[in-house]
Amino acid sequence: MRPPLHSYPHIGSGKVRELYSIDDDTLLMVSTDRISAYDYILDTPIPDKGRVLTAMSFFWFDELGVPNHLAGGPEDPRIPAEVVGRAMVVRKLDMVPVECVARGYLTGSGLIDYRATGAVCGVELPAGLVEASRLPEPIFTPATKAEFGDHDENISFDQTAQRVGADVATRLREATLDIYATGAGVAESRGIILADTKLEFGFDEEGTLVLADEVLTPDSSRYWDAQTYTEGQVQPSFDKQIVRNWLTSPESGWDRSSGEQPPSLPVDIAERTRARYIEAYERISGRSFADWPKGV
Ligand SMILES: N#Cc1c(N)ncnc1-c1cnn(Cc2cccc(F)c2)c1
Repeated sequence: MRPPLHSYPHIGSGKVRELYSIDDDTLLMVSTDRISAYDYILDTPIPDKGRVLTAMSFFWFDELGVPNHLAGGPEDPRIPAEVVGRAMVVRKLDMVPVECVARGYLTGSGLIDYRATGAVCGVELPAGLVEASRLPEPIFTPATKAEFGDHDENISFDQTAQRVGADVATRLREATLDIYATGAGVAESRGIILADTKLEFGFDEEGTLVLADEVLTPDSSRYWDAQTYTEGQVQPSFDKQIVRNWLTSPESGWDRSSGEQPPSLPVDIAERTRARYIEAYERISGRSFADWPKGV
């Protein structure tokens, strides 16, 4: 008999995820079907988004083979029935207070930093790079963890070392770039570009540096379709472009500059977005989403 979700104290909320305490050593991380766009959490859920992104994290934890915080499988008996398939039982860690970002391409805040300084997080880059340029080699671009609703702030390696120590900063950079390289290589072989990703780490009770949080999901990474990749322009998001295009089309009646909450999504936009998440998972993992557990 699975415990009810309400039997676990709720201890944290992210934009699209919830965190509960199972016991002193274990947490339950639940992914919802919420989707964010243009810094808003939309009021229309994307059916199965939480399950797809949970399946992706389980795939990557398995594929990467590095120490991680998983404490159970997708159907662990501690997972309440209503969230089976979109929850992970994880070990409680002493989390490192740094967002560990790897970038293989120049976009977003990295491009803003580059245009202002010629560098990203203090990492000097060649002149002449533009939106979506592939970098000569992937770079480690850490950031501070922003409060709910704020954007993370890019910091340099030295600032990271001041926060966590030079040895840990070095280990974070190495682990982040290694994981990115593996993820980008697998994605590339499936015709998908992993432009960048954000990882989180923590220390377990033995002092081992452990990969935590979600891993290489479309919520923690930028995924682009390699077939449409074109340097010099903003790339369509593999998973969210359908939503973004509808919201910025006359059909939605929404004005992005208005500061107003976006309107509800039409059913077909939500359904097509669900299909994109499933396509990303199945292409990258080589697994069928139909085989993934589902709660009640
Ligand atoms: N992963 C992990 C983790 C761990 N293994 N041990 C201790 N703390 C965390 C932890 C703390 N905050 N978050 C982010 C977060 C916030 C809100 C909802 C979420 F699902 C996730 C993760």
